[in-house]
Amino acid sequence: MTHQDPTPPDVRIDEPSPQPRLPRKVGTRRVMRKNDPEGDARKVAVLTGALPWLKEFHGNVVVVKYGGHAMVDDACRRAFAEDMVFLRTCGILPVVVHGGGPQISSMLTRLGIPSEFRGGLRVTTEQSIDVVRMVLVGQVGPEVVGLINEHGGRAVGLSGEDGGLFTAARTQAVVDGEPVDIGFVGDVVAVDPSPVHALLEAGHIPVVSTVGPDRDGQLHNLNADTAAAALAVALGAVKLVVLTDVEGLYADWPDRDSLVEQIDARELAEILPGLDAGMVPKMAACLRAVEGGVKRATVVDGRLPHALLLEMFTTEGTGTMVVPAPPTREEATA
Ligand SMILES: Nc1ncnc2c1ncn2[C@@H]1O[C@H](COP(=O)(O)OP(=O)(O)O)[C@@H](O)[C@H]1O
Ligand SMILES: CC(=O)N[C@@H](CCC(=O)OP(=O)(O)O)C(=O)O
Repeated sequence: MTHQDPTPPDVRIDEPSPQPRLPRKVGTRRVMRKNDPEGDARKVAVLTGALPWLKEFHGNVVVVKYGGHAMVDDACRRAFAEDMVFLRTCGILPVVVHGGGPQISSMLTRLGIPSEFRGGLRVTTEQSIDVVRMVLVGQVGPEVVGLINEHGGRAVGLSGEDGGLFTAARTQAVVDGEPVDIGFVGDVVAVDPSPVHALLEAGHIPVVSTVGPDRDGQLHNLNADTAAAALAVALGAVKLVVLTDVEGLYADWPDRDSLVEQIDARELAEILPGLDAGMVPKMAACLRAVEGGVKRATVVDGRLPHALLLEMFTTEGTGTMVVPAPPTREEATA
């Protein structure tokens, strides 16, 4: 006796009904799958091309300086937040140091407090230091934290005053080769990275605002590039990425054809005194980072969405990369 499945009475198996060509259905989503081998190959190349960089950075700290001028529009802000969450999800440890120069300037203007820059640093008075702290710690920092968290990160803000993170010492600007007093502006002379380590270990993305006390407790305004470099060195970061509003360093500013793709620390030290004031703190910070043991410091155009990912995960990169100087002949033979 053979087993036969009963045929339901309402189905005519000799006349199959024509099947309309419907898009494939995945769950409730309809996917139109085009045959695109070239596109697929490109996507695979991007993913496999990123692998060596993912391996190099995995488990390591990358300090990202997010300049006030790079916070230009919603698309860039969103891309920045996505990039931070991307890094953390890949097992890389991003630490954000944010700026806010334009935001401080506009608040000082609203309050009718005059403000000027000398040698690329803001002259900071007893009155303006309060505004600097209010804008960086009370406004820009929380905005950056909120932005990252909206995109699925777990950012936590802290300032150079928290947990003894930064100790400042009053510094001077250099104008026409001469030192000039600029008030409550500090260099970072000591870093206690333990609060940042604690946040990283707990799975957070630390977001650092750059004010800090001197040894007597007097608050100082810290240039965010300078503070980012000092923190990168103290954390033993593999990389410092500086997001700004220009493609990178131009050797012959403002000639757009003179973009420097790579420069070593010795070459940078030579050209630094001749740079336009605005770029001096930024390039001095890259130099400080690389001389302090950070393998690479790059200045990247933060107006270009996801410039940071392109810089970190492609061989060509973007912007200007500062690398350690090769040993001199004397050093090599010593
Ligand atoms: N040699 C140079 N190469 C690139 N940019 C320069 C150079 N000299 C001066 N600049 C100016 O420096 C600016 C970046 O510094 P800054 O305004 O302090 O940025 P941020 O707010 O990101 O820290 C650029 O927008 C550009 O106008
Ligand atoms: C001493 C000094 O100049 N401090 C900076 C701090 C903010 C900063 O560095 O912001 P950006 O990175 O956006 O320029 C300032 O007061 O503007």
